[in-house]
Amino acid sequence: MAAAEEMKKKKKVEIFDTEEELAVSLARYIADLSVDFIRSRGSFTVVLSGGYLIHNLRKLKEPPYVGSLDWSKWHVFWLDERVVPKGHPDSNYKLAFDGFLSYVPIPVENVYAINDALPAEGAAEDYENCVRQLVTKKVVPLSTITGFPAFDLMLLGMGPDGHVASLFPGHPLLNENERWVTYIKDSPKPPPERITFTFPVINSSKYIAVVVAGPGEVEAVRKVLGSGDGDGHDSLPAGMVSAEGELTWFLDKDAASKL
Ligand SMILES: O=C1O[C@H](COP(=O)(O)O)[C@@H](O)[C@H](O)[C@H]1O
Repeated sequence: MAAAEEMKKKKKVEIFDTEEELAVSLARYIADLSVDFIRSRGSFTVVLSGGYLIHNLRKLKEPPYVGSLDWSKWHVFWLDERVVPKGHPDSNYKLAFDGFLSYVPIPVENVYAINDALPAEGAAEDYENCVRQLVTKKVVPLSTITGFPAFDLMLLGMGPDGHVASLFPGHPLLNENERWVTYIKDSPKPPPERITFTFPVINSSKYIAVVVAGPGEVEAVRKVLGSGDGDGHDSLPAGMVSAEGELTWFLDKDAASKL
């Protein structure tokens, strides 16, 4: 099968009438993957974004999931992080902790936050080393296709400019193809200093959910997922996302209104 067709087969777009329905379906999707991976491999590696994504995980904090998922087998990572102290309002760790992690019994030693005592370059290197150690311990497998780490599930948000993680339109970091984790000091969205997983790692994931709700990203959604007007697709970072297993876009009606 040609590469483009193979890609289409692995991409799904789900559109929900309301953001509430999106959140319900997203929780079921994550819960099903958690059960499957824990049954087959004994653990579940999940990569969180910052931003609005965390709000859309809210159903996992409620029954039936909060009491039934085997949270002890979860390993949690950050797709990108701002280089600020963990208690800072801009910290993606703080956002995830306050909005999700503090409600579910994931062992603290399975939550891999960045080292906030280091500057951007050192923090990226340190985070990459952390993932390398987990590869050695077989917590994170390597993709047999790319040789990059293959996380079970990455949960992505998307900004109005089409950025994902801390990978922004037109930035040279979009072309990084060796490092697992890199850093940026000139992020167009504040704060300027961040670390981020690179595209080879993102695209080696087994499953990716890109979650977008509300009207703010409607143009970027149209450019990445709309058909035929030739101005989008893989020119935006979100359009460069693919998964080794399956990529699913979770959209509400507002976000999908120009499709
Ligand atoms: O800066 C960031 O932005 C993106 C998108 O955020 P959203 O609030 O528009 O959903 C987020 O996914 C990323 O993790 C974050 O650092």
